[in-house]
Amino acid sequence: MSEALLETRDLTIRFGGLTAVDGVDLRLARSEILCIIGPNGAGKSTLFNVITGIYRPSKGTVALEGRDITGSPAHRIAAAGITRTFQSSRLFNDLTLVDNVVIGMHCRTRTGVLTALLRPGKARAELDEAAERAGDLIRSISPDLYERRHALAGTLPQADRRRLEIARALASDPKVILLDEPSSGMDDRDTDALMASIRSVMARRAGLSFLIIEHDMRLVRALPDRVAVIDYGRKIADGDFQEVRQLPRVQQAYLGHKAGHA
Ligand SMILES: Nc1ncnc2c1ncn2[C@@H]1O[C@H](COP(=O)(O)OP(=O)(O)OP(=O)(O)O)[C@@H](O)[C@H]1O
Repeated sequence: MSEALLETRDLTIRFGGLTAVDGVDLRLARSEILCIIGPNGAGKSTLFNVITGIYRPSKGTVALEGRDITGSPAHRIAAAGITRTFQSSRLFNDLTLVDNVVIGMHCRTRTGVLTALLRPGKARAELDEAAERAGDLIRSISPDLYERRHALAGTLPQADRRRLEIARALASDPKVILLDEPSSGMDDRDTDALMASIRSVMARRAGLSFLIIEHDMRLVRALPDRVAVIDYGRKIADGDFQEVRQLPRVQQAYLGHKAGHA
């Protein structure tokens, strides 16, 4: 089997007596979309928090391209190539779309304070370059969004905010993007546009992979290569959506929680 891009082994985190993530093994290949589904409170967001270094696992490992990154601080994990969005929007409402994306670039400019003071022209040129790149990233997500690139992020409807967050995630040149419920609050048309944006980004970036927590079965059915199901912190299934949804243990997990339908 070829080396996984991202791999967790026996990943576990306990909060007091609660095991929120329990022995999870996940493999994400290059250029793959894997959806994580499961009932409310199953441990999906916590799994993201452990992978991205917000929490240290109680047990188990996380590896990126075969390199162990378990327990590394969040900024190191982001610099290594794993970036994410959150369930709640983290955009700066008072900044333009372009500036929100520029903020997502790790090394926005090479210019230090001294150079900025002594050679303001150079600093300006670097900022212009960053803004142009941010514009390109926004366009790669959506030409409509690009038309509004100088508007304030606070004026955007929910669906566009989600897409702008993906553009910002792309700004750090990641290897893996983790999306936490990207289609929440979207209607079918917005969800279709979101899926088109993700496909278009993948077509432009060889090797880029997505790990997506999602409740919307419309997206889960159509977008990912594979689906992993989490229940009570454990991975209970992993494979093709049509096969996974037929499994009695998956149906039982959803019926048991009376939330969503697989
Ligand atoms: N910092 C924490 N301290 C204590 N318990 C926590 C903490 N973070 C998460 N939990 C618990 O871990 C469990 C899993 O929560 P998590 O938010 O990961 O579920 P989820 O699958 O993402 O749910 P949803 O689909 O509703 O977003 C829940 O019981 C939650 O209360």
